[in-house]
Amino acid sequence: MEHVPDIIEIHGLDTRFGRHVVHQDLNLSVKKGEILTLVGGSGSGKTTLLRQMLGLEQPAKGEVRIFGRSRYNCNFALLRNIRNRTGVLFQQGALFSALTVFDNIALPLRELRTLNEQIIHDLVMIKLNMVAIEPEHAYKMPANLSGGMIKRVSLARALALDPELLFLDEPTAGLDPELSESFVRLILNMRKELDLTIVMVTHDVDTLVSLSDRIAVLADKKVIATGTLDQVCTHPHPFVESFFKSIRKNLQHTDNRELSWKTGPMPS
Ligand SMILES: Nc1ncnc2c1ncn2[C@@H]1O[C@H](COP(=O)(O)OP(=O)(O)OP(=O)(O)O)[C@@H](O)[C@H]1O
Repeated sequence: MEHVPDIIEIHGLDTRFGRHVVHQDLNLSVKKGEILTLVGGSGSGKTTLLRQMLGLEQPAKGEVRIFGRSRYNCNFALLRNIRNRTGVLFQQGALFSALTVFDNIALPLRELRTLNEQIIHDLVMIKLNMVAIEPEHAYKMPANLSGGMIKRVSLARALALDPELLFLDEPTAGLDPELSESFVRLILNMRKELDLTIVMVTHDVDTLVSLSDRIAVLADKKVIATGTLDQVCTHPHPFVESFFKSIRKNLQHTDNRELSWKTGPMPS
């Protein structure tokens, strides 16, 4: 079987805020090319873990490795390299309200200080096209965009540097079911086109089911289960039982139907 490398490796991670212990001896790995979804109750430390993977927060103890490099023990050039290979879609989009759509997407490109304005213009337009935003919206301010458009523009900005690794924090939060579905389709297309590895946090079961290759469940300060939806949703833990309630019910129905078919009289 082909060996798929880990893009992210987390070992023995502890996180504390004062006396409040959020993570204790947490371990997790993310494989190249997969979509891994983090789920957990409110306050279980999903966003904090995401921020630690991004290098925005440092754990009290433990190792976070990205692209084979220690996240907290590398020089400036390596940090910049990791940052340029990583994109983030924050929960509320987090566009700069004083910048146009164009300038928001151009920002990470300009920060490289290696591209001229013509190239930046072309790259921004390509990204807008990728997320199905018409060029006429490029010079609008974020305040004049709909919720669905803000998500798309934020995704375009997250993809500006053609990252290999993308973090999605509640990508479909605040979208109605139709917009949410179309945003999920867009993420799946991007993943295929750009060969992305994705780490996502979501409370939305539909988004989780549509996107996840693997799921990691955070509870009791650690990752208590990882695996495919089928493997994880039957894990015996109160959080898993309540979060995956609807899916477990459906599975039970299917099992019962299969069972009655198997044990019942054969159709003549
Ligand atoms: N900077 C901070 N200072 C103090 N406590 C913090 C800080 N950041 C997070 N916490 C605490 O750490 C815990 C985990 O927070 P985090 O936001 O990571 O949880 P979460 O699983 O993402 O929750 P939710 O699903 O509600 O967004 C919470 O109890 C939170 O109050």
